[in-house]
Amino acid sequence: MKEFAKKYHDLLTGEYGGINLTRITTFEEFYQKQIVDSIIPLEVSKVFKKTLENNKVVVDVGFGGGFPILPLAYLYPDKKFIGFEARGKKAKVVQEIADKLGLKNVKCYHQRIETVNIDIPIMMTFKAVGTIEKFVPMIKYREDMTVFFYKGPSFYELEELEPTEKKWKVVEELFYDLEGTDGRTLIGLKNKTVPRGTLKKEIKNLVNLSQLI
Ligand SMILES: C[S@@+](CC[C@H](N)C(=O)[O-])C[C@H]1O[C@@H](n2cnc3c(N)ncnc32)[C@H](O)[C@@H]1O
Repeated sequence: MKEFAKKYHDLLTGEYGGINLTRITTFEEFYQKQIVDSIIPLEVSKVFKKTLENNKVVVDVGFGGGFPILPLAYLYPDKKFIGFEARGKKAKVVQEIADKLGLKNVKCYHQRIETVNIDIPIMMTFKAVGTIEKFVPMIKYREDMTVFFYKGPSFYELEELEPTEKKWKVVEELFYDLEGTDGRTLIGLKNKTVPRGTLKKEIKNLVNLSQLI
């Protein structure tokens, strides 16, 4: 992992140094706060690991500078990783970085999550991308899916899970330590039922995930 992280850090500080993709300081801080932060749920959460291993496709929403999509894709070369990012520049550059890191299982799209129809079973991740209450209702699905939110230490002071629990079952709720931080919270949600019928085409630019794999 360190060798992969070193190459990633070199690209972010070298060739892509002019683009403010992510807050980068030293390699050690980058490693701990971006790379380890992205993959630590695999170590601390059996539910997270099992869900990833049971799905063929992982969708990461709002990956910014490539987190957690690229470190997870490096660890699971046989899974497909699809990223959606609202900022076009980030989507383009992170795809280039994935290619340069030799990750053949990554596709990054300039697309907002609210314009994607999840029509195949997947696992989804959000790391540092707004509140659960705001983002969960945006997800359009016609298949089973489990979504994980990487959250900070003050999750319960800032957010509530209750409004989401009507349609989503909480499958993971875990607080854990991460060196150099005040800790992290991981929240996992699984949809309780899958709506029938096709989605109305009234949503502008709506695309089926299966067409983007
Ligand atoms: C704070 S950054 C987090 C980046 C990365 N996940 C990380 O942990 O370093 C949030 C990102 O979410 C993206 N974003 C916000 N709303 C979005 C949406 N509706 N669909 C896709 N991406 C979105 C933003 O453009 C931004 O790059």
